[in-house]
Amino acid sequence: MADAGKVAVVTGAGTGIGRAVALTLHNAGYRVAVAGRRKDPLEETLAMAKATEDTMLIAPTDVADPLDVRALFKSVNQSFGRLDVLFNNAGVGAPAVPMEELTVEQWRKVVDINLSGVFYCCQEAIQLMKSQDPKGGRIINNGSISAHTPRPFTAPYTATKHAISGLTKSIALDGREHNIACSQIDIGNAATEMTEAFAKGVLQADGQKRPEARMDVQHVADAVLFMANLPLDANVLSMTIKATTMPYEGRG
Ligand SMILES: NC(=O)c1ccc[n+]([C@@H]2O[C@H](COP(=O)([O-])OP(=O)(O)OC[C@H]3O[C@@H](n4cnc5c(N)ncnc54)[C@H](O)[C@@H]3O)[C@@H](O)[C@H]2O)c1
Repeated sequence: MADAGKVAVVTGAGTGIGRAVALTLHNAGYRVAVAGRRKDPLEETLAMAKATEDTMLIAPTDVADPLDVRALFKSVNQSFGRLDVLFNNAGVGAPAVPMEELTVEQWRKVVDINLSGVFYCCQEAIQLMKSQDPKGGRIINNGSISAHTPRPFTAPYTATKHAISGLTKSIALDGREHNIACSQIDIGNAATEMTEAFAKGVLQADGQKRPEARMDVQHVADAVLFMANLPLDANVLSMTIKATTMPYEGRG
């Protein structure tokens, strides 16, 4: 087992922002557990990082399953012996349909992954951070610009991202006495599979093509690294990073 380097868990680390953050943290010297539903993309992340099992742990995990999440943090503790940073990133977009047409299953899927999944990961991380020596750590939740400006056809997505703001504030408050910091990053339009699928869905739903301004995921990853490296007593609750022109500003 490697002895050096802070330890981070990144969920949804097989694609998009999660992968970029996992690679960036690893490159900065973190030992990183990459969690996500599918093993193959996680193995690709490990290969891209040129990591070994001493510095990167592949952890297939469904964040919507509390038992899976418990197993994830147990194996992080077994492999790396502590946890310094949790980046709660795994998430899904909403189906691009008017909310009155959403099925209960569609609603529940978004809530189970985007909100309950974050809750399960935070619970396990907090227990580990409270019990380790030295105690404490930082949780960074991936919110969204949707928590500030709603998008068309995103009711469940926007609802979960708003809820994450409340969860973040509660953990930040309750965590203080345990040296646990919690903050949120709200991202607007980075180029990933999720935004491609969303743009296609909205186009199909209302026929309107909107101008898109996209950020490189690396800029998001650099912002997350900055937050991860903040001292635990830094009183930073949230950061917003978005492209210079957002397609939906002024609509909501
Ligand atoms: N791309 C953007 O512009 C943007 C903007 C705001 C917020 N976000 C947030 O960033 C996060 C990452 O999204 P992305 O844009 O990189 O898209 P993405 O689709 O590439 O990444 C989402 C990842 O989460 C994983 N995932 C989904 N369900 C899961 C589950 N049940 N358990 C474990 N992993 C699961 C997926 O496999 C995927 O790897 C999401 O939370 C999203 O809401 C993205």
